[in-house]
Amino acid sequence: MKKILILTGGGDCPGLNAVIRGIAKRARKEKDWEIYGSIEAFNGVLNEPQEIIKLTSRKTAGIHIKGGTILKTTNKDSPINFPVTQPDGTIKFEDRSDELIKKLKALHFDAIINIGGDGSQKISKVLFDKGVPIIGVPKTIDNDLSATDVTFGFQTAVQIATDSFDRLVTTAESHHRCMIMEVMGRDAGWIALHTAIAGGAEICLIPEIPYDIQKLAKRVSMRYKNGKGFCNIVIAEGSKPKNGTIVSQKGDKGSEHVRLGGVAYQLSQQLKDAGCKAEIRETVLGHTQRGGTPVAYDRILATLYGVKAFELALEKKFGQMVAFKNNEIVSVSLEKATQSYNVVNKNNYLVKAAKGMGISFGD
Ligand SMILES: Nc1ncnc2c1ncn2[C@@H]1O[C@H](COP(=O)(O)OP(=O)(O)O)[C@@H](O)[C@H]1O
Ligand SMILES: O=P(O)(O)OC[C@H]1O[C@](O)(COP(=O)(O)O)[C@@H](O)[C@@H]1O
Ligand SMILES: [Mg+2]
Repeated sequence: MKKILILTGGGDCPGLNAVIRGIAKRARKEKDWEIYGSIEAFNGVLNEPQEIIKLTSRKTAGIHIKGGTILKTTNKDSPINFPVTQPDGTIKFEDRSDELIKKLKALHFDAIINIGGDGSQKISKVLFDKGVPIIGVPKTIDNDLSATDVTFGFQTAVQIATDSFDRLVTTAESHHRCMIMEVMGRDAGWIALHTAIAGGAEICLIPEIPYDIQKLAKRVSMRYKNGKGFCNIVIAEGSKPKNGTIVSQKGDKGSEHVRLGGVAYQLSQQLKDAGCKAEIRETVLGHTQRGGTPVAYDRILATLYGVKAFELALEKKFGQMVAFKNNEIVSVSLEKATQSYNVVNKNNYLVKAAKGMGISFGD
């Protein structure tokens, strides 16, 4: 029998379980493959005792409709940069890749499928270069991986954000209020941009386009002057004013990122300081965008990725990441997959159309 190991790394998002099921169902068709999952990314292999489970058909049945990941995940324990707490409480980072490779070899896996974002795929690349038969599946709710046109979880996040936006509109209208809704988007404003168009926002603020607060204050006032009497703003968590900084807190121990969240409150204060008279309320959607059942589109995309990832393993095409390009499921090298980010360009067709609809980006 041949053996395949599946793991999920980085932040979770709806669709991870559909990928796992896609891989497992396709592998079972081959009759001579056993399917395993490592619990909490590579920690399941590194930890003593190890936590590696056999993914029987009972374990994967029907999981495509479930959010999160049945294999659990971590966004801080990179085997290449592993955080180790020192006796004085400080954190030191250690490269545990050789230890991981030794342990993987002892387990005799014929293929490993690593489902995760940019950080995960950079780990995949390092392991592949050291001889590990690994294949990547892209995961990011922010849709910021450039080697693929779309990733699963993104449509679900946009749907959740749009549903929330619609609810805020009716209360904004009733109270003559200006609503600020903060969505995820660390470096890429795709969720905000799609939600602003789908919901019909007046203002859309994204990390890629720093905003001018005076222009925004004027735009909000205009909405009241021209009789509309309410205003709806979508802002991505990584947005910042021109000559200003993002709102962040220190990251969790061992995390590579600062924690974002709260930019809606900063914007609210800035609007007031700029003379905006409207009554403002702020809503931070946070992790609701990453939880719960994936929409049909994400289930399908995730399933296609799972099937393709196993087929790459079957063909021994390691060092590749599956991707969706020009309406086809393809694969790209891990090297190419980790080279650049997919951020919103000022001249992107969605930005142009949004501006054409009168949506302000504060630029
Ligand atoms: N397979 C993995 N094993 C252990 N830690 C991982 C793994 N994949 C990702 N991580 C951790 O999560 C971080 C973020 O990974 P990434 O895949 O980019 O997730 P996110 O999309 O949440 O940014 C990595 O830098 C690493 O610390
Ligand atoms: O769950 P955490 O660790 O707070 O991380 C939240 C971050 O993850 C993100 O959702 C990014 O996720 P993706 O890497 O899946 O795109 C950011 O938008 C957000 O800042
Ligand atoms: Mg990342």
